Amino acid sequence: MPNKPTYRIAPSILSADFSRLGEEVRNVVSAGADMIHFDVMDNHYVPNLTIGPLVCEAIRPHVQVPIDVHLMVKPVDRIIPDFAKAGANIITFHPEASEHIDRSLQLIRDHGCKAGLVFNPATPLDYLEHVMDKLDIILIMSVNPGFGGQSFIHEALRKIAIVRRLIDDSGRNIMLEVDGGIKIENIAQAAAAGADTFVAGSAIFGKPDYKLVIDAMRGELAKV
Ligand SMILES: O=C(CO)[C@@H](O)[C@H](O)COP(=O)(O)O
Repeated sequence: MPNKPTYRIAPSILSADFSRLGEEVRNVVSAGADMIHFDVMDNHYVPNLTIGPLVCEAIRPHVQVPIDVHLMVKPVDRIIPDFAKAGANIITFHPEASEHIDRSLQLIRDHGCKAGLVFNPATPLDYLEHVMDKLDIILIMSVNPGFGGQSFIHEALRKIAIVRRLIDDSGRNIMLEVDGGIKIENIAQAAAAGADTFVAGSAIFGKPDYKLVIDAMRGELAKV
C-alpha cells in the first residue's frame, strides 16, 4: 500500500447484550467505533440463527455511523431490499450462497448500499475475477462463520495479502475487512497483511470498557 490507509474498527454486535442493544450500539460508537457490524445468520447457510431487518431498523436511529450487514444466508437476494430499507449502508454476502453473484452485487448497489463479497477460510478467491468493478468491500473471514469468540485462523493473513495486491492492482477504492478472532494482540498483523477494516466482537463487547479496547487497537494500528 503506497499511503497509510484509513483504518476502521467495526464492533460486531453478535457479542453485545441484546436485552439493551440500543444502549450498546450508542456506547460503542461513543467509544470510537467507525461502523457497526451486523451479523445475519439463517440456520441454513450457517448453523446459527440471529437477527434480521427489524433489528437493523430498530438500532438505526441510535447511531450515525454506517451499519455493515454481513449476510450469512442462502438464498441472498430476497432479503437485500429489506435490509436497505431498514437502514443498512453496506451489505456483504458469501459468493457460494448466491445463484448469480453479479446480479446480487448489482441489487445491493441499486438499493443505494455499498456491496461486497465475503470469503470463508476455505473459499477460493476465484469468485473475484469478474466482479472487481462492482465491489466496494471484500471481507476475509479469519474464522469459519457462525459464532463469535472463536480463535483467529492465521492462514487468513496470506489471503488478506493476496486480496490487498488484487485491490491495489485494480486501482479501485475497495475496503478490505477482516472478521473473526480479532484482538488487540493480533490487529496489527492483520493490518500489516493489508486489511484496513477490522471486525471485533468478543474482544470489545466482552470487556467492561469499550473505549479502552478500541483505543488500544488504534494504538497497535498506529505502529503498523
Ligand atoms: O461473522 C462472525 C462470526 O460468524 C463474526 O462477526 C463474529 O461475530 C466475530 O466475533 P469475534 O470472533 O470477534 O468474537
